[in-house]
Amino acid sequence: STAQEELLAKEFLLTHDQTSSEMCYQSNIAEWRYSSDITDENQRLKLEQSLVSASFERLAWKNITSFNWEPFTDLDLKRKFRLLSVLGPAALKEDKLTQYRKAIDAMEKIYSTAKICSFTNPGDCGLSLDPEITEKMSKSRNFDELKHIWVQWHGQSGGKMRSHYQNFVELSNKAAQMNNYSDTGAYWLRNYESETFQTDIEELWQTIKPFYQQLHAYVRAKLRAHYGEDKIPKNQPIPAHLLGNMWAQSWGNIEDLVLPYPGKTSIDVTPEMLKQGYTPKKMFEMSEEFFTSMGLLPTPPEFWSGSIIEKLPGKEMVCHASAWDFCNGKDFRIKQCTKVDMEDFITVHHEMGHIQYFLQYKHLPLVYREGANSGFHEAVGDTLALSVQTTKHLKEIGLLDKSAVQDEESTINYLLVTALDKIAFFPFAYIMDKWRWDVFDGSVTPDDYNCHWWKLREEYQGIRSPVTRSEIDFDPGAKYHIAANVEYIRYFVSFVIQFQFYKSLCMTAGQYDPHNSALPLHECDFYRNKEAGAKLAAMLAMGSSRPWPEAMRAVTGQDRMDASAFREYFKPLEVWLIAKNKELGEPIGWNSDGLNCQ
Ligand SMILES: C=C(C[SeH])C(=O)N1CCC[C@H]1C(=O)O
Ligand SMILES: [Zn+2]
Repeated sequence: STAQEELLAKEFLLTHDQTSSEMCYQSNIAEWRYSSDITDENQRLKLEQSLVSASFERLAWKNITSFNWEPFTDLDLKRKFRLLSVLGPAALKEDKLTQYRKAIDAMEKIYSTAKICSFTNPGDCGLSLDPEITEKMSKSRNFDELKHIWVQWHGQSGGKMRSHYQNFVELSNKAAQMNNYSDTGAYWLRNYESETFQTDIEELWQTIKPFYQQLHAYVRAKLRAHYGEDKIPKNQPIPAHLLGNMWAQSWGNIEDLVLPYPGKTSIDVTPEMLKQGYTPKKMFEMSEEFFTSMGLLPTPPEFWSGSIIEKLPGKEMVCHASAWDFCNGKDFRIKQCTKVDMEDFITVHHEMGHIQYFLQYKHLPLVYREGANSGFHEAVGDTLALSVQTTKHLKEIGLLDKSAVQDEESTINYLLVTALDKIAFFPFAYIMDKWRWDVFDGSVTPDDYNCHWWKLREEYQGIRSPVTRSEIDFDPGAKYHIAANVEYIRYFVSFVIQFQFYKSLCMTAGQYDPHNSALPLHECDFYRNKEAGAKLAAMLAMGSSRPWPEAMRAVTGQDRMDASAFREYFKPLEVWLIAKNKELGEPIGWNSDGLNCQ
């Protein structure tokens, strides 16, 4: 009977939980060893372990699916079986799985070890993405130097991945189909448990797009003032190499070129951090203190002994920041090639947000030790970072002078700088997966990979390659998440819901009152507020045990993604931008006629 079978199913899950935790630990150890020390031997061991894990997962999956779980009356048990009944890439036969893993490993290795030659010192060809290339993209204001760095990086990274990516797509789609999904895109979207998810994302984009275009127009006008009319003509997309970031995904690094009221307080406290002798360790300790000040959980000793928070000299390692859960309820780590600057101080909070989620749900069965959806996991740290970056908080921790003025103009400066990261990001995050959904569902074939990428870059971001591109190039591979096969729409979701979480926690902390102009949303700092901490902790402790609208309701009272908190936060800036663009006579939007890809 079903009742009997449900009892057996519960029994089975107890042992399954134990064995899958051990397997997860072994996999993570092998992956950690490789990504913190890229050698052939560590790569071989990582591949070997992934095959062992896959055979374990295949066996577990056979046991799971031997239960007739659909009619289960215990809905929690049924949810667990539904989640566990998707095997993933381990459905591939060993030889195909080996090819699949080798394709991804090759791309991640190319990305993480790529080097380029300096523009000013052509003999120096040892520049890595982290820190040299990133530093140059952020600081150089020389059009040709930026173009050199941009072209070289795209050639040395994505340019070497095309065949691997093509092979990966084929194998990944085959695995998706063996899991009864039409393609990898559909397989990825199961995480959001909603038939209307892609429509919801498009609708969110439609509400944000007008604001993005205002920001784009203003930034273009300011870039024209610096680089000249011939380089930045009106009505055209912005050249992709001038935004302070290799992928033009966040524009905060060109604050100096675009600040509306120069000379007023800037929240880029990097100089002060350096002056005060900040170290990566201190940045992590300060981040942890922010979490514990709200009554959230401290990191265990294993975190400090196991993490790698600076680039290891003399080694090749995956520098892209990441947070790791070793599935034993004790071992949690971050790997980050931390630089002492404001941008990395925010990233530290982003990664510590992942660790906090791991800590809050570590008591749950393994199947539920995930974010309510992947966007939730990306939103935790950013939500707290919105509080940390306020002038109020930066004064509190001594990174901003107490006498720093706060008036209309400094408010516009603050909101503009925040918008350079938070608004500019949306179209980038959208096309990162729009391009892949199109590739996975076959509507884009390999001989269209690169020009489809630039078509989307122009249409959504109003960004254009600084040099003519062709299908010899493979520019999507120049971004980590494409090379390492990490889904990206999670960040679009995060950038919407983090403002919903922030607004709600601010109201809980009494730091924001819509009817009191002395407590505007963007100045809210819930540092040390235990009620806000408790509310957030209650949601985090749910893991993925309930559909994400229920987790959302636990924090905000709403059960859907909603851009209105985001619009409310930036409202003063939106009004200012519209007026400013009129005053500058800067046309809004761009022609995407001269698509420079063929
Ligand atoms: C910091 C991480 C590790 Se989950 C990251 O990949 N992020 C954080 C923001 C967007 C995205 C990126 O760097 O592209
Ligand atoms: Zn993250």
